[in-house]
Amino acid sequence: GDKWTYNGSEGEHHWPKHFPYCGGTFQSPIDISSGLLRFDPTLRPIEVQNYNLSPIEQLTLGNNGHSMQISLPSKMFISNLRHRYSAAQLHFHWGSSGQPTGSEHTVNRKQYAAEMHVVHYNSDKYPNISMAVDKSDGLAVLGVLIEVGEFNPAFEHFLKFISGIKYRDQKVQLPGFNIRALLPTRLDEYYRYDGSLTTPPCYPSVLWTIFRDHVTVSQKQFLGLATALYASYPQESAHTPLHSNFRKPQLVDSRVVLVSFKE
Ligand SMILES: NS(=O)(=O)c1c(F)c(F)c(S(=O)(=O)CCO)c(N[C@H]2CCc3ccccc32)c1F
Ligand SMILES: [Zn+2]
Repeated sequence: GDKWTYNGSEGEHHWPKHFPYCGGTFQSPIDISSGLLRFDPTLRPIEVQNYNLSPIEQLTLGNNGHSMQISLPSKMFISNLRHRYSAAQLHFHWGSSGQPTGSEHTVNRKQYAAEMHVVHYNSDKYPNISMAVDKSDGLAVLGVLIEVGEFNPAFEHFLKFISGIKYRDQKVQLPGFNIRALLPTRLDEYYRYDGSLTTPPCYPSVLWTIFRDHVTVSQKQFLGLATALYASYPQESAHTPLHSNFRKPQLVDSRVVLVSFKE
């Protein structure tokens, strides 16, 4: 079932009871610490294709009770990994109005205000993400760290619709826009490791790419993200605010974190 939360009696320490992989190995997120990093000269700049969507294209912005997500057309893909990874959706993890610390991955223990994940599946081998999600070579997720700072015009393409998805399972349509504009300028500098979904069922099926450069949103934009949504259904009397939807860093064990840059 979908009965899991980020705190309380169904919080992350309880996930393994219903979702055994959550208590397993190769879990995400992790703290990306300098001591673990190994430069890998074979790591090429990430190449994304068809990310510049026309406004005629309609996307679905939704509140699934755990995050805010945007559905993405499978014509968008990453072209220079071992297999073609086609886009499925993007979503966010964030802190709360008083706490601009809601990223899942941390860098030398620094937690950023929020984090965006662009989820892709191996479309060479699997027909859709549901068939790929539990396979070891199934998913590739691009992670973007988000700090509070300069206003980010690209985020307005969906933040201006956020009032339409206040409650769980609400969805609105939004015009396509250039998803590339949500990524940092440099796609050649990133961290790379093998990990998992950061939510139940926590399948160890994700090739993680976390860009070194962060993007910024304004304080007002961050508050919009952190305060607009509820995890509860509209008819429920107890309105449960949706915030601080991040899993804590997991054990790295014997994993190596590769980096595409030297210093
Ligand atoms: N941080 S993360 O990238 O590991 C990650 C999430 F954090 C997250 F919340 C979701 S979800 O679908 O919004 C809700 C729970 O699956 C997904 N959804 C993925 C995983 C399963 C699935 C199936 C169909 C479409 C999207 C997804 C996810 F991959
Ligand atoms: Zn995520």
